Amino acid sequence: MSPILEDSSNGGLPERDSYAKNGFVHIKNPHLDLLPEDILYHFDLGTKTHDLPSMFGDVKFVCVGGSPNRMRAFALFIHQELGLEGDSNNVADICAGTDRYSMFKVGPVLSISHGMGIPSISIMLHELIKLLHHAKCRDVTIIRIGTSGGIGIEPGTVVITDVAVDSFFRPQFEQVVLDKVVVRKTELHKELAEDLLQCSKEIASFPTIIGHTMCTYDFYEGQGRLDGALCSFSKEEKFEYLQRAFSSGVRNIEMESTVFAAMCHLCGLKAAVVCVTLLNRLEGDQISESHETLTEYQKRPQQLIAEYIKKQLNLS
Ligand SMILES: O=P(O)(O)O[C@H]1O[C@H](CO)[C@@H](O)[C@H]1O
Ligand SMILES: O=c1cc[nH]c(=O)[nH]1
Repeated sequence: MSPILEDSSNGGLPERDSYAKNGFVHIKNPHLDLLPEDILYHFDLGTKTHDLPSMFGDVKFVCVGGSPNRMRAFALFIHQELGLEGDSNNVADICAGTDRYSMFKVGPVLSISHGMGIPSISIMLHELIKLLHHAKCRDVTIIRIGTSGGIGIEPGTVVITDVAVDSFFRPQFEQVVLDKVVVRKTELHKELAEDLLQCSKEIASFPTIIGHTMCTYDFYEGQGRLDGALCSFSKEEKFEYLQRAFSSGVRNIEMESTVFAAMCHLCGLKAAVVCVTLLNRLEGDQISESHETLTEYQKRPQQLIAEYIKKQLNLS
């Protein structure tokens, strides 16, 4: 059995958080100081090859989501919503030199894709947090805008996460570090969640709630689906599990929120998770709504976040 440790996040080394008190991003890795150059390999960016402070120093809002197309569409939408000058068609993928992630910058907003699942978003977040640090960004708010499966709520409902929980409904993320399991808290920013709920009331064009979000390692068996290539449980066991999730406060299921919450919390980023539900898992497993309906659903978190950003910038 591997030892399970509370997170110290510094491996016994002095914490490197000298920027922490001024709204800068905390980087908790003293080894970074020893690097002559930091190569952000999956972004195709680096501290020697790119002037990160001039490229990204004004970033105040970072929005992340699974799909490159969604994050491009979000960047174009924000360009229009903020009334920025220039042709939005010229908004280019900053990570075009690699096909791992896509990144778009429009004014103070950075929009980045993270792929599917904890390992994929975790790699992206390591490099993003270092990028924000190298660029000397201050007072950054980061929001995951995603899709999810709802439990006991109308499809199309937007869920703002108060707590991200694991498959055992625990508010924690377990990271294997060397041969140990390090347990990290999955707190999200309460005030930000409340501010987002308030924005949703002002838009009032789709249902929005605050609830727990369960994060799993798999879309099929891991989320209690009966329609994967493998299924090792009965229909009754599925419903019993989803009912228990509902009773513990879970309102939606996705695949990135625990590591997102844990890493952002440790690094001092104000973070939120806002996901639309594509179906009610108590009514089925397959995502069967039309393409048009699903496209419209995916725009809901974007509309909410655009409203929030405009409010923060005194544009609405
Ligand atoms: O809609 P996005 O942000 O990609 O996220 C959700 O969709 C994917 C599964 O279809 C998972 O990554 C889940 O978290
Ligand atoms: O059911 C769903 C829908 C979207 N994303 C998930 O992770 N699960």
